[in-house]
Amino acid sequence: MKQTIKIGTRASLLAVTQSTWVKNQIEAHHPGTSVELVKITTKGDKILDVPLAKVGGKGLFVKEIEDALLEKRVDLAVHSMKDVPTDLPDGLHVAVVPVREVPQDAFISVKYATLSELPHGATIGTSSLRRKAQLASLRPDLEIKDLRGNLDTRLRKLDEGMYDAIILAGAGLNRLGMQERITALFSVEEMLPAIGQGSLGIELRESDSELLEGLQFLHHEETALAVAAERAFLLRLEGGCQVPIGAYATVDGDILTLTGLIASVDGKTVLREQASGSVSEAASLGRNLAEVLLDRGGRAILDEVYGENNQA
Ligand SMILES: NCc1[nH]cc(CCC(=O)O)c1CC(=O)O
Repeated sequence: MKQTIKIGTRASLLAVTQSTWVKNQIEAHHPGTSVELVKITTKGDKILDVPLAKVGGKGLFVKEIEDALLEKRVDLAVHSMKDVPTDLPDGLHVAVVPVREVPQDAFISVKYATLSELPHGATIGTSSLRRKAQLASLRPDLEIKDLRGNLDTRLRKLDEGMYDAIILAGAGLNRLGMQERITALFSVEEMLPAIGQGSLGIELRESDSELLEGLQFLHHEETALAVAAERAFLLRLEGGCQVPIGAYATVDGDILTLTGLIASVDGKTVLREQASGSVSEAASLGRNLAEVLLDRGGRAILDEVYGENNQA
């Protein structure tokens, strides 16, 4: 293992916390190696007040970091898998996937214990089309209001009373040590998570086999297989994270079970399918499940969503 390793990271609290966790893991496992964080500002960080669905473009949070990797200014990058596009640049791979945090979305409120306790017409904050669609389906009476910004900004907006409740990924709050802010976790039946939610991915140069070897202790194969199936589903749908789609896979022994969802933004149509198969077929399970949902009406839904984004 090299004596010094540089991790390229976004400057957000969550990104720095995740990268610091990886730094501490590496330094504990490889005495004699020291790890340095290099903060990099991404396009996504500069346009935090614009709904991402309107900005379009995939990988808003990773492009500048990948450039730094390719130019050898940094050696690895720690991403939330959810933010990593399916098409990586030549020469890089996400080859180390640590064990998954909770995949579910969290309901966060100061006054109400669960979604069903929210009074008629209450306001709930999220900018994710996936969350909006599933919320509208569960509670058509609620007023869903956009909510952008880093995690700390979103929590502050809730505390200031701009919303009766907000939705955030449980994993992010847990990683920040803010688990007490989670009022309730949704079940995956109520709210199917985003592709890769709760999972980290470590990206590095394909040529850096020594580093890959040195990071193997962080790899969790079951998480990697589950996320591979979810990402194959995403790839077939050519979706960024700004479309009302979700997927979640679990691995039990040699069997992988994948649930996928495509919904209309208004929540009036929610298409959901599940498939199981051998872990060795993770990618084809994902692709096939996407095909099934496209044929069941998903294609028409996605054509409409992509059409709207292109005009914006
Ligand atoms: N969309 C941004 C994002 N990307 C990763 C996380 C944290 C959770 C995770 O690692 O999946 C979040 C915040 C959120 O969705 O609430």
